[in-house]
Amino acid sequence: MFKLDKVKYKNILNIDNLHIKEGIITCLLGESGSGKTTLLRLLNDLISPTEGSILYKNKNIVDMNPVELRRKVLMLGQTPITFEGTIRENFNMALEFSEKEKAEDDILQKYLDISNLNKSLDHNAKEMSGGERQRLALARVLLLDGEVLLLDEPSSALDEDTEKFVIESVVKYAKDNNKSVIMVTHSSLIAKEYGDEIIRMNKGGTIDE
Ligand SMILES: Nc1ncnc2c1ncn2[C@@H]1O[C@H](COP(=O)(O)OP(=O)(O)OP(=O)(O)O)[C@@H](O)[C@H]1O
Repeated sequence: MFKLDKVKYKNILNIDNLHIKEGIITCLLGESGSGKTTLLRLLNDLISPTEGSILYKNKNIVDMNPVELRRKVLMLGQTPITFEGTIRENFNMALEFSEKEKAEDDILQKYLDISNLNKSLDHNAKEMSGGERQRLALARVLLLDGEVLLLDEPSSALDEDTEKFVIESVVKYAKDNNKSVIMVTHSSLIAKEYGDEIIRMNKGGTIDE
């Protein structure tokens, strides 16, 4: 799905060769500053390699329309963004930005359940804890129904039990719906348990193969 060939990004990343496969869960592990977020940003075309090429489904992403790529390859950043309004409005705003139809409440509820967010759709999204906002942002990105989910520490604000539940549920959703997931995690336990493949990043932005 993603093929990286001799990719460098400034002095931050230096990846000779990397193939990230379709339909599986790939976990990115590595110490702080090793370039995990930078790699996700490259895959989402938020930044471009200084050298080398990145192919998505055999197309060089520099030749793709970035908006079109980002409809297929969705990124959930480390800091969740919450819009003004209710949870329902947060969902519908995200759909609107993606030029998609509004969704019925039962569909929205399904995504709240997947991310284990036990709040009414009428709840004010600004009146939520950090962990709740993180789960809303996750549910919102799942609702957009991309092909690939780039998740940057999606459970960093959650306690251990909630983290396990949420990751397990997202993994099940991804497998049932044939989505590819590339997930940064600080937890080697999570990576071992849920990652079909694990990429370990080193200081200096190289990877172990
Ligand atoms: N916009 C930027 N401009 C210059 N350097 C940056 C920028 N963003 C990150 N860096 C540097 O690039 C390196 C990799 O950062 P990155 O955020 O990709 O690491 P990470 O592995 O995701 O870290 P963490 O686990 O702490 O989130 C770090 O040394 C960081 O200081």
